[in-house]
Amino acid sequence: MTADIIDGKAFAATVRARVAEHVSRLASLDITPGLAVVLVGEDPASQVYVRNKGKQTVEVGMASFEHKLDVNTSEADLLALIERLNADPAVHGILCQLPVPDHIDADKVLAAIDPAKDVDGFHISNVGLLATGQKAMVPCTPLGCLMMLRERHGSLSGMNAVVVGRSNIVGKPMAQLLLRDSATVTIAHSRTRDIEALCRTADILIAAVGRPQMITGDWIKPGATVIDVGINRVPNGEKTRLVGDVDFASAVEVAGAITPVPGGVGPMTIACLLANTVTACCRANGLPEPEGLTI
Ligand SMILES: Nc1nc(=O)c2c([nH]1)NC[C@@H]1CN(c3ccc(C(=O)N[C@@H](CCC(=O)O)C(=O)O)cc3)C=[N+]21
Repeated sequence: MTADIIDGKAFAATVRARVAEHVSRLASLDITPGLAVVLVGEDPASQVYVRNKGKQTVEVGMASFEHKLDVNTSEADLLALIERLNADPAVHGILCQLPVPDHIDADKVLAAIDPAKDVDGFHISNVGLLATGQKAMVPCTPLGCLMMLRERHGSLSGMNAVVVGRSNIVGKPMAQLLLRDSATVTIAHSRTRDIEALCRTADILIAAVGRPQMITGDWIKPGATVIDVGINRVPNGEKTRLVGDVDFASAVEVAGAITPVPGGVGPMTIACLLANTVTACCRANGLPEPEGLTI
């Protein structure tokens, strides 16, 4: 039996439709949610992301402010821009694309963003709020993954979840969200012993390591739900193609459900960024939490 394919692209479209409804409701109050994206230099993954995001921000009726800075921009100039965006009442969400060039301290940049406008959920205030179960801005990729898991399973209570990858942007916040939904959570990484056997215990397997096609079908428990966060561009003849951290061809024969790459987690990440911007805008204006966009 082959796995159900979880259509992240279609799910993302329904999330964006919900976002658009909230945006038009806000318009009747003369409020337009605004998202500022800052890109320093020319990281290829970030460029893909910015291209898709800019288009979708405008499509749902929000204001998009793009700041593309030269790769040699100083840390001080970047921090000054963030201060201006923090103070700008038209900007409800601020995202600084990662990675930033080596001469800039990413932690300093993330700390400079007003936590209320931190739609990436990377500021330590939001990290701490999430970890202690309080109202936070939740990182977009884990939020999108959680939405897909809840849609498939309803409750995640008591399920074994293995998160492969311990990054601050995906692995750790993903584990927090799964724990909050009462899953039994293990974080695996490059030093984990017998990682294959551990993965085979997972009812929910999250692949977020950034290694193309590392996780093969024999790592997967039959019937498990596999969420592939990897977005890796690999050579394909003369051109390139996108592959995940999961070897899709072998995994699809074993899993119960699996997200494809492209068309899985990626589109949900962008939809959740738009959702977080509406959430930040509602909170800034003292309005109730937007239904269906927060967790
Ligand atoms: N502060 C920050 N936050 C981020 O969330 C962030 C970042 N920096 N830096 C770069 C990475 C990369 N990233 C992607 C999101 C969606 C797609 C996406 O929509 N991918 C499509 C395919 C796009 C294509 O066809 O090339 C898909 O998977 O279907 C890709 C890449 C977010 N990132």
